Amino acid sequence: MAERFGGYQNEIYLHGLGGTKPPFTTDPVRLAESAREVMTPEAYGYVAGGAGSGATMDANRAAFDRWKLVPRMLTDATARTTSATVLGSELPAPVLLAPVGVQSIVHPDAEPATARAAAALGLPMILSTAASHTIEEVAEASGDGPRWFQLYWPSDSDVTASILTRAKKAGYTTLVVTLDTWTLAWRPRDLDSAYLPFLKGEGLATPLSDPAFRALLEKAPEDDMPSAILRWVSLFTGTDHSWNQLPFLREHWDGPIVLKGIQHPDDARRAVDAGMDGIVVSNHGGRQVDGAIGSLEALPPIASAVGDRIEVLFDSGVRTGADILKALALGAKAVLVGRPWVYGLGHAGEDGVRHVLRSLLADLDLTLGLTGHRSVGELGPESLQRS
Ligand SMILES: Cc1cc2nc3c(=O)[nH]c(=O)nc-3n(C[C@H](O)[C@H](O)[C@H](O)COP(=O)(O)O)c2cc1C
Ligand SMILES: O=C(O)C(=O)c1ccccc1
Repeated sequence: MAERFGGYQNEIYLHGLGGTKPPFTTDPVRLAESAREVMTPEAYGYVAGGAGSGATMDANRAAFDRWKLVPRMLTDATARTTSATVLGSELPAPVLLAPVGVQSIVHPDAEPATARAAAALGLPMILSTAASHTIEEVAEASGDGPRWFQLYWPSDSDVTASILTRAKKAGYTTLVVTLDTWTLAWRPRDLDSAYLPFLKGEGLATPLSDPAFRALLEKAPEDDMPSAILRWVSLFTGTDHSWNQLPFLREHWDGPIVLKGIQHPDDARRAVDAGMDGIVVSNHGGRQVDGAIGSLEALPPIASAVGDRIEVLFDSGVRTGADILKALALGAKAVLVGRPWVYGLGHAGEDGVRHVLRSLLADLDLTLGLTGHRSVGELGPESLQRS
């Protein structure tokens, strides 16, 4: 690991001695508040909002609050490491950047900036199908950083195969297939501001540059953008797939395949039976089903249902180092983080993403050590108490 993450705290303190503050807050709650001031109201509403009443977003945080860490002493935790092996890749920490589409609504530098920040820390950025830059552009920005691709599974198989071929060719190794967003949920904030990024022409770089998609259009997108947008929306939304279609993805992808959006142990078992390599226990950050369980509540029963047959990743509501420890202790191999670094992108582009991630990793490293653990592999149910 090029960088000792806990050292980021010292770096900030030492700068503080000279009177220099960090570029913006290191506190996740204040980060969400301050992002409101640097983003347009529509973009902030889109990123920060959730489905319906927002109850699932609240449940995500409440689920973390119900578990507490139990620190252990005199464990010689000075020499410790946050490193982890996730689906065959050795990572400096069990943290990935969740797939987040349409980053151009947050900052003009968008996905390439995020890709550079992630690569500098050695963390995988999971590139969204709904990105504002093409697969090839973001791949180039990733340099030698790990490359994972997220698929929104279109209803047309030629388009799906073409996108997967492009992602493979661009060096993406791991495929994350999002299952919970086959249509967008009831999102009152966006409805009230008549804001859907796709309909504004955002997040279409991959389909608009895709030969199989272009072949479906009567006129080139350059000549009739509204029809191209509607055609993509009709391929992308409103079509749920079924378990028996998963072999199609296996035929078109060589590396590990991970299903994102699993909340029920029976679905986790089906993913194992279907020969998948991993799942992400996720409720999409509370953006899809209102009134759902907190995602962390879903983790223990799923972890015991699948055992070590496939890798279990987790997201929705992860904000602090302690949250990461809790998810790992309850059976996750790694976590995905969404909104926090998106707010960092809004604040300061690439530097902002890096500041948020370094803060989170420093917090993780320090909390790991202060609870008496020398590596993330030592975390288990005995590290926690439910209250
Ligand atoms: C603005 C925004 C856009 C998102 N876009 C995608 C996407 O394109 N694909 C996807 O699988 N998930 C998408 N997600 C969901 C995230 O991958 C992730 O599941 C969620 O943000 C995790 O919750 P958190 O924000 O509480 O960390 C998006 C989330 C946000 C906030
Ligand atoms: O908003 C989302 O949660 C999301 O997943 C998405 C869907 C389409 C385009 C951009 C983001």
